[in-house]
Amino acid sequence: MSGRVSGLVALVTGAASGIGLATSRHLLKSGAKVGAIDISTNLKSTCDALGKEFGSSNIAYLPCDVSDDDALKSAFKETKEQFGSLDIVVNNAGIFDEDNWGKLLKVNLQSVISGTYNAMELMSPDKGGVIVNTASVSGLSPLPFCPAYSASKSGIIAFTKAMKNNLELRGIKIRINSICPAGVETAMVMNAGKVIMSMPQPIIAAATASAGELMKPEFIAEGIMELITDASRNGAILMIEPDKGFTYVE
Ligand SMILES: NC(=O)C1=CN([C@@H]2O[C@H](COP(=O)(O)OP(=O)(O)OC[C@H]3O[C@@H](n4cnc5c(N)ncnc54)[C@H](O)[C@@H]3O)[C@@H](O)[C@H]2O)C=CC1
Ligand SMILES: CC/C=C\CC(=O)/C=C/C=C\C=C\C=C\[C@@H](O)[C@@H](O)C/C=C\CCC(=O)O
Repeated sequence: MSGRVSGLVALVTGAASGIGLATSRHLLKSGAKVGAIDISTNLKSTCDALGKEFGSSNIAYLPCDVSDDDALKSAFKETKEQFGSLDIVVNNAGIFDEDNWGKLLKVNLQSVISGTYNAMELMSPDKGGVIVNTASVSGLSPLPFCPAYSASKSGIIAFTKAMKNNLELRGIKIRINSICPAGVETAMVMNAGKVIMSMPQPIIAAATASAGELMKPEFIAEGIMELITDASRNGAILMIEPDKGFTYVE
C-alpha cells in the first residue's frame, strides 16, 4: 500500500476527539472510508457530522472499548464487512490516568498490540496495508509526572520496531510506523492539568517545566498521513514538536 488513500478503507481508534478525529477527517477528505472506533458517547454525533460532510456511506459508527479484546476484534471485522477491505489502521485511543495504571496499560498498549494483530489478520496478503500507532515523546524520554503513561508509550515504540522486523522477515506486505507528539491541544491535556495539580509540588514543577507550546491535532494528523502515504516509511518513529516540527528518530 502506497501513495493515494482514495478508495481505501481505514480504521481509527479514539476517533471521537483530538488526534483521532483530526486524522479521521483527513482520511475522509482524501477519499478514504473510515471505521470510527471510540468509547465516548460523543462518537455518534461525531460520525453524524462527518457523514454530513463527507457522505454517510463513507463512515462506520463503531462504539467500542478498545481494552476489550473481543469487542475490538468485532469492530475491526465490522469495518471490513461494511467496506469490503481493510487497508489502513491507526491505533490511537489513549488515556492519561496514572491512578488507574492497569486500565491505562490496557487502553494505551494492549489495544495497540491487539489492534495490530487484528489488522494483520484482516489486511489483504496481496495488497498489504499500513498501521500507525500513536505513542508520545514520553515514550522516547520518560516523564516524571506520568511513569505508567511513559511506559505504555515506550512499549508502543518497542512493539512497532520489533513488529516491523517480524513482518519483513515473514515477507508480509504491511508497513508499521509510530508517531510521537509532544503536547497537543486536546481534551487529554486539558483534563490533565487538574490531575497534575493534585501531585506533590516537585512533580508539578517538573510537569510545568516540560510543558511547551501546545500543537493543533491537525498538525499531528498531517504526520500520520505522511506515515500512511510515504511507502518508504516502515518502522519509522516520527517525533513531532512545536519548535522543531517533524523529526524521524532511531
Ligand atoms: N494530547 C497530547 O498532548 C498527546 C497525545 N498523545 C496520544 O494521542 C492519542 C490521542 O489522544 P488525544 O487526541 O490527545 O486525546 P483525546 O482525549 O482528545 O482523545 C482520545 C480518544 O480516545 C478515546 N478513548 C479513551 N479510552 C478509550 C477506550 N477504552 N476505548 C475506546 N476509545 C477510548 C476517548 O474517548 C477519546 O475520544 C492518545 O494515545 C494519546 O496518548 C500523544 C502525544 C501527545
Ligand atoms: C508535556 C507533553 C508530554 C507528553 C505529551 C503526552 O503524550 C501527553 C500529555 C498529557 C498531559 C500533559 C499535561 C501537561 C500539563 C502541563 O501543562 C503542566 O504545566 C500542567 C501543570 C500544572 C497545571 C496548571 C494548571 O492547570 O493551572
